[in-house]
Amino acid sequence: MSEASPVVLGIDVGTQGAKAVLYDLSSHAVLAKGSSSNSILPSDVPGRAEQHPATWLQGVREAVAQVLCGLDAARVRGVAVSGQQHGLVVLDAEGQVQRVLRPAKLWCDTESAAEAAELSHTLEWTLVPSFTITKLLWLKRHEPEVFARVACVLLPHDYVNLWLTGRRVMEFGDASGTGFLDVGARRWSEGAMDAVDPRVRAEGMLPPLVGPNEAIGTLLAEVAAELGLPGGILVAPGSGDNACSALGAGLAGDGATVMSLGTSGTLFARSATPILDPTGIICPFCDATGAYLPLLCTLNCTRVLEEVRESFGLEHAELTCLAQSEPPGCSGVTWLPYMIGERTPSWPHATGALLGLRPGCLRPGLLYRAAMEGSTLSLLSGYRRMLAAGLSPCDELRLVGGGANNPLWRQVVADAFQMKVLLPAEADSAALGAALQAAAIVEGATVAGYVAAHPLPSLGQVVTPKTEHKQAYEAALRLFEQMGAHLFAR
Ligand SMILES: Nc1ncnc2c1ncn2[C@@H]1O[C@H](COP(=O)(O)OP(=O)(O)O)[C@@H](O)[C@H]1O
Ligand SMILES: O=P(O)(O)OC[C@H](O)CO
Repeated sequence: MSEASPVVLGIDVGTQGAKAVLYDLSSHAVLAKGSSSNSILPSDVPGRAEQHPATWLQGVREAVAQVLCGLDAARVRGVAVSGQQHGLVVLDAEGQVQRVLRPAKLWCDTESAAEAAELSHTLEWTLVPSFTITKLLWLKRHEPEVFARVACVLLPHDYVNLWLTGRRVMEFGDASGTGFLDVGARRWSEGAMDAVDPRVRAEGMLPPLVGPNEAIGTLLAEVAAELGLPGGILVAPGSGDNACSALGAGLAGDGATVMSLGTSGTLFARSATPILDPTGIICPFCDATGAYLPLLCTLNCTRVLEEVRESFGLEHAELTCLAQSEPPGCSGVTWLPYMIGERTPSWPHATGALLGLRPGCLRPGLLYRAAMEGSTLSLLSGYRRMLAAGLSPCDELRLVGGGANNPLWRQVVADAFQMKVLLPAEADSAALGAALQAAAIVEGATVAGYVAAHPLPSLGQVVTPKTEHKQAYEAALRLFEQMGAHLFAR
């Protein structure tokens, strides 16, 4: 790598914080990483999960300042942003970044459960409250005075793009998580817009759609100065974090399946054709290369373990050490992890539940392991539903997201799924995926062409499943599914 080699910046605006990576266009390596943390606004309202968009911009400033530390910023040629999907950002007719009409309702906000049920009936496919369309209808019903002022609807990463470039656009990967996109035709669905309100279509509330291979604009001088970046560099369209993660985990180049253990739990594979599942278990997403990304998402993943960490005041490493000595299946202790309701299965009103408690079992290690197993079984149950809905089975998983840092969790996933678990060299796959998209655009290539020409470094560690644990996890899954259905299926 030469000292002066050009680099691009990939930024991921997640629920629990922003991450930035610098990717070297000559060596094709990640040169530096930065991060910042964020949290959901405290609220007593059941189901509410909101963040103020200004906190995303602050998170980007902090993560970028870290990643640029010691670097000649003149080397940065382009930037792309990945973001948590689905969140509803509403702007008025002036459309300025500073004039957000209310805090953003996030992907994990389930207040729009009634609107989701109503829209599912009208549009004849199962929409969960995560989808942006349900949140806009909720806004119309519950805050009509705010809805009356809405002129533009954006997703979290579109909002950051607006700040960077002054342009309001949406790209297909993230747009496919709104519920407003006709995924097969790749255009806004008139039926979906009209199901919320005639104004959505008549007033053009949804921004123009863009593909993955063209820059959406250039970095505005005043924002460049704030971030310490050169003004005028290219800004790529970015995408939803799952679509970017697919790029950063090397999915565009092969037929792998990725599981992400982040605030959300997700499982996805790339597909050349759209998979439209009326049951709603498989989300009909577009990817960030012009193809498709059938995806399963659970609302409760790493935050369930965080509950244990915060309750006992211990670190992940300490809890992991204690949990190692607890048996697979946790001696019958089952944690239904639905702390904030759930989207797969669609149980927005479910709660967390701990079952099978015996005297003396409220040990931090056992509870931590039960949280880890519960979040994993929730994904395994969803994976089996995906297979039943027509997805091809896979025989290994590529594991990314914050939870992939945990060696015990990797083994639990391998054992519960009875599959080999592979760790990509870069766990912050969404930020890396954004950087790869920016690299393609700076080099004048298509995203698919660029990632095919520059494969990611070979995978890191491989975790093999222990066949002796298969029965314990199958029994735990049966109990998990029976208890969940008994308590929450309506
Ligand atoms: N060693 C670990 N064991 C378990 N969970 C971890 C570990 N390291 C990080 N995490 C979890 O990963 C979360 C961050 O995951 P990430 O994929 O970055 O989330 P997001 O993009 O949703 O913000 C942290 O908040 C933490 O809960
Ligand atoms: O905060 P994350 O990274 O779990 O993102 C949320 C996802 O976009 C939900 O699909």
